[in-house]
Amino acid sequence: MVINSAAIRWHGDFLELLDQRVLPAETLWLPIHNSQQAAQAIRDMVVRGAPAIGITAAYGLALEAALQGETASADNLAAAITVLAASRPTAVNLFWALERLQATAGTLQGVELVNALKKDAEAIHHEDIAANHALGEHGAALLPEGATVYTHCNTGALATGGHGTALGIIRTAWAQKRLNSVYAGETRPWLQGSRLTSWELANDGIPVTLVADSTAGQLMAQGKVQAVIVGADRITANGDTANKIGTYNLAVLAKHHGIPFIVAAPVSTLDPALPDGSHIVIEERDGNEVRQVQGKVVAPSEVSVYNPAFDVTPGELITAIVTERGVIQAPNTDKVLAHIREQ
Ligand SMILES: CSC[C@@H](O)[C@@H](O)C(=O)COP(=O)(O)O
Repeated sequence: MVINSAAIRWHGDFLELLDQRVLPAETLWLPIHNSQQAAQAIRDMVVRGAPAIGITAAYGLALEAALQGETASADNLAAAITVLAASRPTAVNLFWALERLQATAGTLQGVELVNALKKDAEAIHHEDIAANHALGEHGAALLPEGATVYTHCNTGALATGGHGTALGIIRTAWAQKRLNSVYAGETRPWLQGSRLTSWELANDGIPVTLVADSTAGQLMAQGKVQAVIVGADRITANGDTANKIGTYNLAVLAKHHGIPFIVAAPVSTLDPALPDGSHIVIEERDGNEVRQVQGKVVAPSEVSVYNPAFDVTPGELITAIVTERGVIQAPNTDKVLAHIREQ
């Protein structure tokens, strides 16, 4: 089966990833033939965004099984799973996808195992697209008519199977004529907001204004934002949410200004195994991402840098978590666990 989405093209016997490091200046598709290449692409952020990372890992493992052919077995895939699991630590979708494929593999062997893993990876891809459309509907209903919203990082078709999470809500609200416009924070240091979100929204004809991250407080103080909508990399049992660095700042600002702070994510991003955000492993990335902007030096090469890729927003600052199953208002442990148990 061939599945084409904005950043992930599955051809049945190999994968192509749209290189998000060079967007929007260049459109470059990189071929992926095995789990090592998939892990490298995730680590280097050729592909990024929690759901897209999970989908890529699933295809990477299926490709590895295909290379093993007759000898494919759960045991023989263990090393590939270890390599994929070590690619990035924070987005739970990566581990969720690998565990799901491991369960699918079970005691199957050879061609039967290969076919089962390919089918499951394709199902993960399709299910993510459907989840985004469903959560888009639930989330759009939360927005006041004619709202202008603020979003952070990139949570669109590039970060998911398609449509997007926070950007999925924005797309659906725009289609329903509920949305006035979007402020996109540029999202230093990797610039997902300026390079990816403003590009996706502009391509869709959705009015977007790009701002430096430090502009958010001024916008809220001026009454120019009616909701903040962001995605998530991992949501713990009590609703604490790891997302792109700077998300926590926005939640504090939104609380101060009485603006709804909405987190959008598929159920695969919920991690009931962790009681709260203090248990989330936060990835730290190379200091040169801060010392340089797209290869241009903007700081002394020897200056010390702290570059966490994510922060944790306490659940108590979150107005609502939106998934494909509906809305968790004022999340807490009882509500999140009940939501996960719902089918
Ligand atoms: C639908 S994507 C949700 C999150 O993964 C997104 O908000 C985010 O923080 C992405 O971080 P990134 O470092 O670009 O992978």
